[in-house]
Amino acid sequence: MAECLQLPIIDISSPDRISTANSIRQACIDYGFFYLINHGVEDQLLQNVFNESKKFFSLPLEEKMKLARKGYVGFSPVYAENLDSTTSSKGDLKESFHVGPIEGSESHVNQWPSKEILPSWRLTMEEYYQKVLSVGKRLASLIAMALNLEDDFFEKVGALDKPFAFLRLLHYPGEVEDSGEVVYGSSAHSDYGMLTLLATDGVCREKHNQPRIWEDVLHVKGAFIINLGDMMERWTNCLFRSTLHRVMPTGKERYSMALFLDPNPDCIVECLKSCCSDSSPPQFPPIRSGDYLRERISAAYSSSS
Ligand SMILES: O=C(O)CCC(=O)C(=O)O
Ligand SMILES: [Fe+2]
Repeated sequence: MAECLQLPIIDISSPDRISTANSIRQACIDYGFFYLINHGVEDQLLQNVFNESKKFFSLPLEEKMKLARKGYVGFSPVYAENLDSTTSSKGDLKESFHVGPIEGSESHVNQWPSKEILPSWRLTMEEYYQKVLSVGKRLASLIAMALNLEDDFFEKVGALDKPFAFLRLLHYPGEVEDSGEVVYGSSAHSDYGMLTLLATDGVCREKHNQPRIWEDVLHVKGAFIINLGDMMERWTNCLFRSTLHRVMPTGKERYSMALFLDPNPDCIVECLKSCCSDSSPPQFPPIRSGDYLRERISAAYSSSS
């Protein structure tokens, strides 16, 4: 039985932004994960999104496949994505649906279930997307303060101007086929971007240690679980951690949703001056956010059959 991890709890509504930023700094150095409370996204909206998500995933596969993933958005059936092809060749036992930036862009045009089948689906998802994105932007300003930067740093470098934010709805089926192969719900991975607002039930804090030690993360009602992505690790030269995590099949059906807040595709992510020195040079070369994401996403989708 994995041990339960007590993650720090951050209250985003606290008027004392400096002490909140200090707590975030410590959480990002120690864990790369924390709970976020008092974020202002109403319980009712969260419940509505879960309900709509369940309705979509309950549709017949052929109906869902009409919205099969194009570019970065739409439906992916079970085994389509493999987050860690070194541990499993089959792919992850989950289905997902991605909603991208609401205003659209050349790289994607959102796909929506038909109004006849799911009348309130699109409005619910759009409302949730906008609200969680605005929480993510508020959090990004506290993270900038946590790095001793101006609170609008991530705006100034262009990361938050039309950010590449994706809402991912996830459904892990309850029944597990006994094929003799190890199958994960979401195999071990770190997220790719800046930060993620999600619910998850397993996290490994020591990504470079072998054997890995996995610790459970409990669900706290109404709280988002925040984790940092690899681009934040690159910005901070590994001061802030993008922690490896995974979801194990438990034999029980599970739904979750994650908003990945990724920088604008043209944003250049390079080591912050305050995070490197002669004795601690940059560990990663600068990258264009869009190129980095494309590479990571295509690797996760190409290795599965
Ligand atoms: O389903 C979850 O709770 C976590 C999913 C996740 O880590 C991901 O999609 O990146
Ligand atoms: Fe993840």
